[in-house]
Amino acid sequence: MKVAVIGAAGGIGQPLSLLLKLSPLVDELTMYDLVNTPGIAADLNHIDTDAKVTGCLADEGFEGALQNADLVVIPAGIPRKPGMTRDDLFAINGGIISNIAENCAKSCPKAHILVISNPVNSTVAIFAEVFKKCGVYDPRRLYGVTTLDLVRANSFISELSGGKLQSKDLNVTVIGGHSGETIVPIFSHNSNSQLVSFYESLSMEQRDSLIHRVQFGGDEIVTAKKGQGSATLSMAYSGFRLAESLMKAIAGETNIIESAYIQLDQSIQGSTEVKSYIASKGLTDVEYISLPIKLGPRGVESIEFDILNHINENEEELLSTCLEQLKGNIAKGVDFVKGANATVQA
Ligand SMILES: NC(=O)C1=CN([C@@H]2O[C@H](COP(=O)(O)OP(=O)(O)OC[C@H]3O[C@@H](n4cnc5c(N)ncnc54)[C@H](O)[C@@H]3O)[C@@H](O)[C@H]2O)C=CC1
Ligand SMILES: O=C([O-])CC(=O)C(=O)O
Repeated sequence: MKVAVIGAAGGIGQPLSLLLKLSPLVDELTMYDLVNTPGIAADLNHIDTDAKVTGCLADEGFEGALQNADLVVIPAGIPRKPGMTRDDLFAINGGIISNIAENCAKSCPKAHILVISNPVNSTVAIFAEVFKKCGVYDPRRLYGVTTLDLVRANSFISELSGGKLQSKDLNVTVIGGHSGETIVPIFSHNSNSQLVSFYESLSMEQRDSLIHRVQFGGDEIVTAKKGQGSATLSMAYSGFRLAESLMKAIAGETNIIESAYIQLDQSIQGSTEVKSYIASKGLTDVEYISLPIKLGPRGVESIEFDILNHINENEEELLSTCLEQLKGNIAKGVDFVKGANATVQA
């Protein structure tokens, strides 16, 4: 298994690369960035695990980093500062993602691509559009990483319960997108009945504040870091969680369910049902959404959409707001590439 991390010298890239170096599932790890990767790779290679780490710099080109990669994880780009929204990162990170996508299309068109760079609601659409132009797009292998939202939901409800609910027993479903009101945690339905009873025991104010904390958890970190970036360690943990599950699925392990922001393409089982649900809310053109997905050797096998049949009235309202916003975020990503025909070589 060869994994390439693009943006590997950054706040997320370094701890994510450390976790990948520790994984017995990884044979080869390439770290690509504009700066510093040879030194960081040399450092990681002193760890006595078998993955071989290589550091690549931008002036050498992408080819060595990307060729034969099975997985490409992308935390390249700028993070937020206090007062910024994720969408404020669009112009800079959109260009970075589009360039990385062009290079992936040339060097590793069959790799599974995990996009971390914000705004995820739009950068995934940008990546997909570039791949479509290059004629190499397979929606089953493109994932926007939204795992941090459910990791936060688990942590925050555990904290609120005073430890009565232990994080290790929790797997809250979070659907929608990855910014503010597009993040929709579903606490009212879960296989863990203790979690649901605890949630039901909360007052309306407590429920609203818990949901708000999950939706705006990223801001907590941006504020706490006082201009020095956004979540990095919790993100590296979350990105590794999705990457590890995917590597297990590629290796043939079955029944692996994670959540990710994916395209509702007909090649993915369950897409039609989700589209019908969205249409029933009077919306069209919401082509991407984060939902629980079943992973297999070829990537996304099916969408576990049953959760949509169990959400309560309040969650339905939150989801309607989310879908309205997602529609705009997606269109912005698609337009970014469609308006830049000349720069993308098929
Ligand atoms: N999906 C999610 O849940 C989350 C996403 N993020 C996003 O991840 C991104 C990275 O965040 P951090 O690691 O904290 O930022 P950072 O600034 O610490 O690291 C970014 C790295 O990307 C590199 N880079 C910039 N342009 C590049 C290019 N064209 N090719 C290769 N590398 C390039 C930089 O040199 C830097 O090392 C941000 O956009 C941030 O908003 C952050 C947290 C959670
Ligand atoms: O808030 C940010 O900008 C980084 C991020 O996506 C998160 O922490 O969820």
